[in-house]
Amino acid sequence: MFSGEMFTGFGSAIGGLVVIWAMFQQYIPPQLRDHVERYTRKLVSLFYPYIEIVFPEFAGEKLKRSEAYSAIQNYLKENATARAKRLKADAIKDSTQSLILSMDDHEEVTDVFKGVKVRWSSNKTTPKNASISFYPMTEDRRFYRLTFHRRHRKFITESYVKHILTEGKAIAMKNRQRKLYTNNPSQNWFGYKRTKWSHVVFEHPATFETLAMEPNKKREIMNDLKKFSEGKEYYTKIGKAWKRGYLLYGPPGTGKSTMIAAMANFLNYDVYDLELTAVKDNTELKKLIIETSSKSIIMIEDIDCSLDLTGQRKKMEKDDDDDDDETDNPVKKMEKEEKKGSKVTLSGLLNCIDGIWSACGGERIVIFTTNHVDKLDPALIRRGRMDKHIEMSYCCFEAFKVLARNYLDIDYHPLFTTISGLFEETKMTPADVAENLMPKSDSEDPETGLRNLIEALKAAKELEARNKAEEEARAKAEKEEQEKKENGVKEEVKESGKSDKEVKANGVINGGVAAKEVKQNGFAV
Ligand SMILES: Nc1ncnc2c1ncn2[C@@H]1O[C@H](COP(=O)(O)OP(=O)(O)OP(=O)(O)O)[C@@H](O)[C@H]1O
Ligand SMILES: [Mg+2]
Repeated sequence: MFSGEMFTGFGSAIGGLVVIWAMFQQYIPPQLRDHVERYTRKLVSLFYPYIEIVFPEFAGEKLKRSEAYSAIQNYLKENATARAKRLKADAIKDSTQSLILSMDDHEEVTDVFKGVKVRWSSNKTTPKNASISFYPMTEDRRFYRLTFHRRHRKFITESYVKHILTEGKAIAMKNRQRKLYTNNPSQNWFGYKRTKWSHVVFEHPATFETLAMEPNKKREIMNDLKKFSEGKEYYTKIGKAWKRGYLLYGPPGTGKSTMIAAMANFLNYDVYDLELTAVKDNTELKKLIIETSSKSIIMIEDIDCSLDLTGQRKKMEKDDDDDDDETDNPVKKMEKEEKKGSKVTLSGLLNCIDGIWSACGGERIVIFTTNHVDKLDPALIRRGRMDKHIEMSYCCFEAFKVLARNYLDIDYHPLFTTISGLFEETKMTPADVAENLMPKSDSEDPETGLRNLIEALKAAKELEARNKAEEEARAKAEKEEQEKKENGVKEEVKESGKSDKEVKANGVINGGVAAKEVKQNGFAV
């Protein structure tokens, strides 16, 4: 598409005249310069059939880089670098350690789109009286100039420029380094850095391929995500903000966080890890949400622990907790302090999820994770807010096969039959399965990993059986105790002639004292 050749000789001659004009204009009195320039341009345009469009790097608001400029830069980087003669090495990509080459300043290339030839040049001017700037990037003024024949004006302005911008944005999306953001406490929102979110490069290796999960469930989630990411028009049609909520729940180590990473990699989205305990109030929360970019996942992990979001029920628990205030556990103390410092409420969070979305772009996925879905307020997780509830559960045989492939590079082994049977009889999280499978040395063969797992599954099975037996024994003892008490009351009523009520009241007082003693002395059965 691109060729390094210059436009026609006629164009170059006119270009030369423009340069001569630039040299001579200093001899013209300043008050006449504007007039002379206007008339000269008119004269030139009679003979010069080309139109120019300039795309400055910083247009309007100085510190905001023009989106058009970035898109053109990407487009030219991808399409023109191979043909340009003078190149600039921009940066080094972190993961691949390769150079990013682009056209150097004052370089020109031509592009042909649907048979129409245009010329792009990259330019730079440095203001003579540039003041010392706090932001070094604003000193050099860079811009791209697009030159084309005036008979193509309509085609270029309506089709070609649109094509460049769309292509450029798509290239940026494809090449961008995704980021993992975390919110800063509001005292860091001001001053030199003044950012609400800090970020690092997001390079989590989890994918749906490596995620251990029941295959149909996995496919369903992938289809759902795909439908969402391609659903811009659908969401517009039904008049709904382009966002989707997922609730991931399940015991620790079942892959909730891993699933979020896999989702981000699948969709090529950024991830915002929103730490609610660092958010002072609802207003701050809104500000943070507004600053998230589109094509992103906003995750709130362990939502049940984050804040007092569950209203009444949590309040009652908190009263119970008060006894623990004397705890010596510094982590618990700190968590409590943090919770006290944050005033984000359930309604504030709901407002943020529902209200603000339509106003701030789209294509955002919000994900809550929890270990205790039953503790959450139904308002928080109702459908429409959290559109999809995904249970991350204990490892099944199908999920194990994925882990065996990940960790041992095997798709089958005779021991699989034993393992399959054990998975039907006992529960183990994928995290524990993975830990058992992981080779302890380079020389360890897959069978050792599988045998380790079998041992661990057997041990887990025994433990489960023991716990079950203990639980049953405890329940039986409680029942017997209860029956004994009731029989005792009956006998006392019979012997003492007191009323049933009087005897029971006396029993409660004694029972209360006994319970207190048990609490003080520890649980002794
Ligand atoms: N379903 C899974 N597929 C693949 N690996 C998994 C899966 N579940 C857990 N793992 C492994 O176990 C580790 C812990 O999993 P992860 O952090 O995703 O669990 P979690 O459900 O988020 O736990 P928590 O509730 O404690 O946050 C991961 O690093 C991963 O290696
Ligand atoms: Mg987690």
